[in-house]
Parts: sequence; structure tokens; C-alpha cells
Amino acid sequence: MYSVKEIYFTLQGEGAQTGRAAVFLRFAGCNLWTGREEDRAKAICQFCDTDFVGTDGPGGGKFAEAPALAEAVAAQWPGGGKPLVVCTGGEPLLQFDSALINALHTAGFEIAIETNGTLPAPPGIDWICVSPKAGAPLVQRSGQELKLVYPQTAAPPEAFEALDFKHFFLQPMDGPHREANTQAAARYCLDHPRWRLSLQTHKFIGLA
Ligand SMILES: C[S@@+](CC[C@H](N)C(=O)[O-])C[C@H]1O[C@@H](n2cnc3c(N)ncnc32)[C@H](O)[C@@H]1O
Ligand SMILES: Nc1nc2[nH]cc(C(=O)O)c2c(=O)[nH]1
Ligand code: SF4
Ligand SMILES: [Mg+2]
Repeated sequence: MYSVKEIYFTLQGEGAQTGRAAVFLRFAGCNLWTGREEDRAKAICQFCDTDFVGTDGPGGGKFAEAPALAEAVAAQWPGGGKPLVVCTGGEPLLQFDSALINALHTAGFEIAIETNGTLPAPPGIDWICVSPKAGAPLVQRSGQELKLVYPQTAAPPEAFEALDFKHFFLQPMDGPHREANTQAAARYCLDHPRWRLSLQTHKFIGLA
């Protein structure tokens, strides 16, 4: 059984695949926050910008089997190009499994995942984006991109730059200090050129 908050078609707004059309498959639930505002201050991850509670979003629901979920994802793809699904959440690795990887590949999709890295990714995922969180164990230490929300005092970029990733991104923390965080992230990338700046471009243009 998969609990899905929402399924929708948009452009990947972040990281190395920015601008690419993708179906977003957002799983419900996370291991670093309940998703309830009253719990935010005591959560391990306190800056989350996402509603991942419940299965009530567009295209959301409970899916008993992987093929049914893959079919719901495929129904959102308009045709043409290389179909891409971005599996996110919440924390997708709480629910993601080899049955779903097989079903999405069978449906013709390239599979990307956005994860906090606290759980190991099963084999077969085409694009792994890990976004480490201060105070949480980092288990998934390899992939295509590491996208660190910046700044996190207890998770400085230097702690991650030796890991096995192709791309290293800093993404300014959204919230009340977004502008200052963006300046600080840009400054860090200027001073440390192996890091690149990832802006959440979908937010500029009103995409979800
Ligand atoms: C909502 S999370 C879901 C996937 C997974 N739980 C994770 O944290 O990577 C998707 C992406 O948004 C980032 N993110 C969450 N809140 C943010 C914020 N306030 N500002 C910038 N990026 C944020 C996360 O770090 C992650 O890269
Ligand atoms: N357009 C768009 N791109 C994204 N890339 C990662 C996102 C996420 O929430 O995981 C996200 C998102 O929520 N929207
Ligand atoms: S780990 Fe990801 S989904 Fe969970 S609270 Fe943090 S940013 Fe949100
Ligand atoms: Mg998002």
C-alpha cells in the first residue's frame, strides 16, 4: 500500500534538472517531521516548505499495488520526450520499493528521487538527489546530486563535499530570511566553485 499526497505535472524547479518537465509523485509522511505546524519547533527538520500530510491532494490517494500507482503517474504525462517522474514527499524512501521501480520503468519512466538521505535507496533509481538535514543521520551517501539547504549551522557544506555525488548544490532556505540566505549561498558558491547555486525556480513563476 502506497500513501500518496498528490500527483501532478510540472517543471522540475531545482537542481541540475531544472526546467525539465516531470510528473511529481509526492508521498505522504516523513520521518523528520510530523507535518503538523504545532510539532515544527520540536522536529528534527524545522524548515520544510511542503504539505505532505494525508492523501487529499490532486491525484492523491492510497494505492494498493505498484502498477496502479505507475498507471496514475503515466496518466499525467502529455506524450513526447523522455517521461520523467520525480518521487518526493515527505520522505519517499519510507515507501519506495523495487516493485514501484519496476512498474515505473515498465511504464517508460526515468525515475528521479528527492530524499533526505536517512534511508538507503533501493537499486535501480536513475537520479538520486540527497538533501542532508542537520541532526539526522546521513545513510545514502552517493548519487547524482547533493542539494544542501543553506544555511544549516550544524550541516556545513564542507561536511559533504567529499561524498560520491556528481553535482553539489546549495539551495537557499526559504522562509523569513530567504533573501539573506540567497545572498549567503551565492557568496559561498563564489568562494567555493565546486558548489553551484540552486534556486527554487518554480516559486518565481507560480508553478507548484
Ligand atoms: C520537501 S523535500 C521532500 C524530499 C525529502 N524529504 C528531502 O527533504 O529531500 C524536497 C526538497 O525541498 C527542500 N526544501 C524543503 N524545505 C525547504 C526550504 N524551506 N527552503 C529550501 N528548500 C527546501 C528539501 O531540502 C528537498 O531538497
Ligand atoms: N516544481 C517543483 N520542483 C521541485 N523539485 C523538488 C521539489 C520537491 O518538493 O521535492 C519540487 C517542487 O515541489 N516543485
Ligand atoms: S525531510 Fe524533507 S519532507 Fe521531511 S520535513 Fe524535511 S524537507 Fe520536509
Ligand atoms: Mg517542493
